[in-house]
Amino acid sequence: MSEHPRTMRWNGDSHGWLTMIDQTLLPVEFKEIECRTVEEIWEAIKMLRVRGAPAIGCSAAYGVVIGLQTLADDADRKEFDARLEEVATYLAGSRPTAVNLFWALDRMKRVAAENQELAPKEMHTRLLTEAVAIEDEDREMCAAIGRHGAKLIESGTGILTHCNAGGLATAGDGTALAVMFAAAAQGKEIQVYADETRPLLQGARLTTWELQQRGVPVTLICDSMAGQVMKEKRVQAVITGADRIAANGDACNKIGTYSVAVLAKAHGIPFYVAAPSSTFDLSLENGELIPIEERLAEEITDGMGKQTAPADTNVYNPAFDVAPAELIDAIITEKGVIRPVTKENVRAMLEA
Ligand SMILES: CSC[C@@H](O)[C@@H](O)C(=O)COP(=O)(O)O
Repeated sequence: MSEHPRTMRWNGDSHGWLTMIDQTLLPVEFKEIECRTVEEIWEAIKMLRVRGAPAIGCSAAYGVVIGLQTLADDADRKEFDARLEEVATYLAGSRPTAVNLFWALDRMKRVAAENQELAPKEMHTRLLTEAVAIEDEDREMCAAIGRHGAKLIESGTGILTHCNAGGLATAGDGTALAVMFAAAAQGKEIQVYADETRPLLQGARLTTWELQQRGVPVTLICDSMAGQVMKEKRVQAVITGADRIAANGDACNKIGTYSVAVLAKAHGIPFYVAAPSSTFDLSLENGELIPIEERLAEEITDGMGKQTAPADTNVYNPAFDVAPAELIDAIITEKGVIRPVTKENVRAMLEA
């Protein structure tokens, strides 16, 4: 099974640039783009060239490094800190739901606050070290999620997934897909059903591409077919990723995940969420408090460049929804498996 290509790659020292796979072009074209300004990083996140909660966080951390390059070498520390705040606030405005974005930006700001004695030049280098650490740790968390999750999967399991929680969404092997890659690597026979994931088709474009690249059997279905596939007993487990998980275990993920969780419950199929600790937001008591991104109407009326609804049609386009904790059988983290999903178990696992 081949390795996943790097979703992002830093080039050079703190005055370097970030290369990333432009995910809007897949699966037709595999192209890497170079981001050399903080505006290019912001645009790449906003337009989903880089997407998926952990990958957004990693890119934003590098975006902070890039945003500080414009500061003259003779800037004083006060100017450096003010610019850091400005850059972090700007990047935080790119997308609202994935908490990994804010987690990574906070971590970069904290490192600066804890190293006040460093001059701007040294601080800039230290921030690059932190961004690299965020990326490296994400890769390790993916591997650990894969190890823990694979224990839940028996050979012969059909697994349904929604959106793309794979290598493209992270710095490593993904979260939900890491479980599948790990199970397959152990020689377990699995069959993945990938929801196409309207409106932007991350499942059709990205999940099928990734699984095919790595030789894991995958069958693409329209989102509306999930119930039928479950009824036909083709699926014995559902595994998705998450963009933000509240303190009580309510998990926010790509729109349509809630429907899949309800369907899984109705068919007695375990519904698993796979996510690193950077995706948890313990400041929010429950999922209702998670900000849900609303995206442009054109994503629905003119998806993939083709008009599919009359002009001026009223559209509602929430990009995420929340699966309540009671519908989730377990959350697979890099620290272990949270089961049952309760506020107490979430806290205990994250503090472990
Ligand atoms: C490991 S990625 C987890 C989630 O970020 C993923 O499932 C998802 O919903 C991504 O949404 P996207 O809008 O493509 O960024």
